[in-house]
Amino acid sequence: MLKIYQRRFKRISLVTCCNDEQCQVGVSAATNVYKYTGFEESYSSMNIKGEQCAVDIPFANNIYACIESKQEGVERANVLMNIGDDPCEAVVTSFDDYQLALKDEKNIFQAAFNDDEDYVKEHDSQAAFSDDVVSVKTTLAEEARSLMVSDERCSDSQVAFNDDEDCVKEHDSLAAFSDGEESVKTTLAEEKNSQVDLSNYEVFSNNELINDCDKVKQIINHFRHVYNKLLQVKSGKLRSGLAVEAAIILQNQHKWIKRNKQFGSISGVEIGDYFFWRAELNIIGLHCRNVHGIDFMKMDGKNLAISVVDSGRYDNVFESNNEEFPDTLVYLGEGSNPKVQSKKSIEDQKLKGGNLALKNSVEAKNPVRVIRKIFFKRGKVEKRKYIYDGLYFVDSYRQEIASSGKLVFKFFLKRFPSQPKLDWRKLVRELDCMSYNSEGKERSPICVVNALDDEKPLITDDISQGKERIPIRAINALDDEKLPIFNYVTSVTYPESYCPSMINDGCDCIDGCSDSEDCPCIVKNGGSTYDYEERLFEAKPLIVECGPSCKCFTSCLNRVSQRGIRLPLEVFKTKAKGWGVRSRSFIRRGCFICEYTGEILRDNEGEQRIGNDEYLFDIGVTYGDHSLRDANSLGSFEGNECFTIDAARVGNVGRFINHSCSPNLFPQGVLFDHDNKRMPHIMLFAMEDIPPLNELTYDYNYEKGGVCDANGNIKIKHCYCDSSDCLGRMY
Ligand SMILES: C[S@@+](CC[C@H](N)C(=O)[O-])C[C@H]1O[C@@H](n2cnc3c(N)ncnc32)[C@H](O)[C@@H]1O
Repeated sequence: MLKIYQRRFKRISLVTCCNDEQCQVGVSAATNVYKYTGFEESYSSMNIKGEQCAVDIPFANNIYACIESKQEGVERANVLMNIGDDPCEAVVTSFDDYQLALKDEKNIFQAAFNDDEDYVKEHDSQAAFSDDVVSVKTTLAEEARSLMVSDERCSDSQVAFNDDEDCVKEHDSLAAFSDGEESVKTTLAEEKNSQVDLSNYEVFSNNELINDCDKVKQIINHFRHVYNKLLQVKSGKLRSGLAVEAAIILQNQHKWIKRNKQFGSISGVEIGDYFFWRAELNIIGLHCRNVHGIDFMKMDGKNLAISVVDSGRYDNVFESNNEEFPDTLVYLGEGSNPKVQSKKSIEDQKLKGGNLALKNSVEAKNPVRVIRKIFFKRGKVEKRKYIYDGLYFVDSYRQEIASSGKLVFKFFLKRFPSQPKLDWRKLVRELDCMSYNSEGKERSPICVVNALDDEKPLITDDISQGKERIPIRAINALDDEKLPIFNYVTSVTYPESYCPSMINDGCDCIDGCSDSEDCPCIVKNGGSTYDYEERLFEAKPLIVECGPSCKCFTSCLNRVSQRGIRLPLEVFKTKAKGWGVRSRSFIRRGCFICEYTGEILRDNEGEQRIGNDEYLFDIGVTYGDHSLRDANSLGSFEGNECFTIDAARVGNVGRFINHSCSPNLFPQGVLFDHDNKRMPHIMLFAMEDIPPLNELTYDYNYEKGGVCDANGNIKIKHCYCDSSDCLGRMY
């Protein structure tokens, strides 16, 4: 059966009927269908009138694509797919009106590509079209199949259809451009050519060097600028459509922050940051799905939830009645929502897609970002904003009969304790007074620093005074003590008379040094050391990272620890151990935390500082589970001397990390800028997953009874680590 549905639309593209299996969406005048696989995710895109566009149709599965070349004088790309489980008919029409019409047996639903979701009707499907930009989005629905289209120009042929679940990639992001690969290369080339040391920064547009916070702010401001321009020239258009169009324009300009999906907080985004459009969450990687409320990624073969948006479309509830975890979000599963669907098509919710991911997260207890859409009034006009509310974990779930008479899932998410709290009433008041043109990403004074610490918390917002790529703040909620004075350095200083020799045999790799057979540095480590999320696979006697004599880029995978701190670390006053360190974001096992910097001293010099030994780190020959002697194929031993790092006068945040008999970090020796393995850099890594605001500790590894005072008397220092394995004394 072929139906043509003409009302409202200036132009009719291909319209075909589907039975239970398939429907067909035609995008006329599309040429050059590509699949872009340069990123971890795979996207398809096509050209319409010579312009690129992404393809994204949520809830579509079994997606095929084909080109019927020069049919009736028009090059045409047809996208074949299932939409949901229902028989439906999808019609993509009107490049001018941002419309996607969907039809089920009786009703015709019309869905605009809409950021605010109010206009998105049946099936969550959406399409954006304009004369020059077309975006038909292809989402990974629960069992979506990947749209596999040839890298090359396609002609006359049905292009690959991938039925393999493993190859299914996330499609809900707008990112989808065939020349993306080229852009990455350009960036890398620019980075390579740059004379500036890029190790503390990422290269952003036009070679600007900015940290993550500024980068997010800049990208949001740029987005709003583009949006405002569009608003001026296309004032008749739906504002939500313009937001999507603005996002697509930024994408074409390669301005999106390209991140792999990740657990935990997003570098550069803080609790209390607010956003005007869903597309903004998308372009900074906070929530990568544009319509679906649940975003997820695969971990050890299972999809786990990484972020949820409470957009007010479902009957989600925030509760605050649990003492241990005062904030609980009761989040309804996705699908079959009577608020946006006709009663007839309401079914029991299915345990798949986002619902399955949330269920899997109950067991994994992984952090899930929660973004809340809040509604407020400015005059008589109702406004809404998206606020980043912090990290939760999925505590439990159950199935219930909803008022629709159908089964729904209820997921109980609990907020990780001690995160900065939001004062929602104050927030709404503040937002009331803010104009759209205010700077992107506002936070203070909305965000109360910490529920427990809101009396007199903040001592400084950056103890590194801009030397780290991310600010490290210090808070004291216990008393009036200020931080001790020391000189903040991001790398160790060597003894005056001593200059370690440089590693000369660097690698020539240009591919990120991921190939263990080709990269001599990786070979020295006996294989790759870090995974693609920059996490250390395991502790080793010694690790050789690529260094100044290597030809690879500073972004190479074998340079993780030398790139510096990326986590929002925070120095805080502990009850019994002086100052300590924690992270405001969730830390995955194997993540790099920080280097232990300070003055490198010969052991005998260190010994002379007895009495002032609080901040000595004895590099020695043994640390962690390994002995440097295991590493005799690496680097050179120069003499028999041992070295100590003294962080009393100069150091970094590492000097505040306390000891624990049951630690969550471990020190790892790393060589990259010299090859003397008697004084490797001491890099601290996470031994396990660490929830936000848990104190970070490592085992100082003192020999009990082995520390003496200047008179040779054995010293005893009590340990207050509070762990069940505590030995009661540090030495
Ligand atoms: C490298 S500093 C750590 C930062 C230190 N808490 C501060 O306030 O600067 C090491 C000192 O912290 C204290 N400390 C660290 N861990 C401790 C523990 N588990 N129990 C008691 N004191 C501890 C001891 O005074 C130790 O000499």
